Amino acid sequence: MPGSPQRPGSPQGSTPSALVTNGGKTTLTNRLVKALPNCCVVHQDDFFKPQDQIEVGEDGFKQWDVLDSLDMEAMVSTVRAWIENPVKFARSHGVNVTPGSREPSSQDTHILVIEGFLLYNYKPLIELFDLRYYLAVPYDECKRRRSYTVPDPPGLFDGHVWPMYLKHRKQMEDSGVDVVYLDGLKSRDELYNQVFEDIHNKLLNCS
Ligand SMILES: Nc1ncnc2c1ncn2[C@@H]1O[C@H](COP(=O)(O)OP(=O)(O)O)[C@@H](O)[C@H]1O
Ligand SMILES: NC(=O)c1ccc[n+]([C@@H]2O[C@H](COP(=O)(O)O)[C@@H](O)[C@H]2O)c1
Repeated sequence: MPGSPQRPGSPQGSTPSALVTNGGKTTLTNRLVKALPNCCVVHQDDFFKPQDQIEVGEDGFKQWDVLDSLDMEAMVSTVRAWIENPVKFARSHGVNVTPGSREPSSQDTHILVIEGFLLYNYKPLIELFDLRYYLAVPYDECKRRRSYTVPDPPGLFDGHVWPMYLKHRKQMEDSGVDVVYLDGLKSRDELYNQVFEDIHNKLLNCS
């Protein structure tokens, strides 16, 4: 698997899960966060700008699926806050660290799962990952799964969401960033087992 292992000398590992919309990122992430030790999470969706700051394109659609719709600087600052002090970050986000009576130590392994649909097209963020996963599902399945409490306006998926997905995926591939592709058509259990095992081998067994 590509992607760099834990940074030498570092007690931490950061691990994103990604990437196509409605591919199962949140589902997988939630399971990983429960199972991994000292594990925090950052969701890219929490960094969407307010509605009124989202541009309307020439196509008439609000341009949600582009980097400009996200406050990426704030997202990177949040990730950096975790890198600087994962114990403090965990505590301030209500995550239990090192279960048991022992005091948490900076030498414990800490993991940050970063989950989002546009993680590998923003250089300052790409550089912070130790492992990168790219969860993809084909067009039909993605369209079938897509459903939000506020439904998409008619035509948004075909007119904006999917074309932007293809554009960003190509951009990422052209840039040569290393990712592990995950088949989002696999069952929830299969995906979880695959990624959990991989993280265990790459980050936990070597600490
Ligand atoms: N492996 C899977 N197989 C089938 N359906 C899935 C799988 N993972 C997630 N789903 C379903 O797909 C939809 C989108 O999942 P979600 O995890 O919210 O995706 P994302 O965070 O990538 O947008 C949800 O209805 C979820 O239950
Ligand atoms: N239609 C909306 O009001 C709205 C708002 C914010 C995000 N989104 C969507 O969220 C998606 C990204 O999040 P997920 O990958 O979790 O689905 C993007 O494809 C974007 O289109 C939609």
